[in-house]
Amino acid sequence: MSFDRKIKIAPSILAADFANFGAECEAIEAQGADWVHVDVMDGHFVPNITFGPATCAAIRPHIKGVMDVHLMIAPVDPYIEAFANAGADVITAHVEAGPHTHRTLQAIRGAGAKAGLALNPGTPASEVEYYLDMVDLICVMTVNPGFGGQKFIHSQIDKVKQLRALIGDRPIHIQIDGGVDPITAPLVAQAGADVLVAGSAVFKGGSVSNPTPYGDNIRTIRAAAEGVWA
Ligand SMILES: O=C(CO)[C@H](O)[C@H](O)COP(=O)(O)O
Repeated sequence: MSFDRKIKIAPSILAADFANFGAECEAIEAQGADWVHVDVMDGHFVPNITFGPATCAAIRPHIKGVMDVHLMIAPVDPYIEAFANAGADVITAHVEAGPHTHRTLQAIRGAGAKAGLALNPGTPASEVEYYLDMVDLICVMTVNPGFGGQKFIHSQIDKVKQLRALIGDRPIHIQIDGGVDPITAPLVAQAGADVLVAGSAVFKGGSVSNPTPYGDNIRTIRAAAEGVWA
């Protein structure tokens, strides 16, 4: 997985048909998704439960590109190896998930995955300062984690700008997660984000038997984000 700062659209399968994950992953990649974003929730760190490493391993053969696994779980360290073995290319843990973030990031890279660090909306950008040499991606939650389809929290745009300044020239992606659509995508791209997670806005109107809307939605979000760089 090489580093570049081009806009990447990462559909969240939280908005996909849960009975059909393999076909959904194939459909979104065929329709232009850059990464596939996989939301793991434990009913403890966040008030919702999705799935675990067995599901990630089952969908891995259906993803040609990057499998981007977002762990909304606490504790996180005991499960890192299982998600790496399931084929995750990127594993993102929350800075709020436990007291030993440094150890968590070491464990993720040690397991052979790229290391991501997610920040809840109430967590300041400065939290990442001492981890900048240990992360490949910083995920800015633009909703409170746990559910898709929530409203984008505009105060997070300033956090993205602060992170972009902190990161400087380091090869670290800034990912946005929550409420990304053609209206909010240019705001975060302008602020310095390059990986846009979108669930509802990608999957709306489509299905595995009618995947064209997925492609239309991805193209619309990408064009809106890239437009601010034109
Ligand atoms: O992590 C998440 C929620 O915790 C989801 O990835 C995120 O909310 C994306 O869904 P939507 O685009 O529908 O907001």
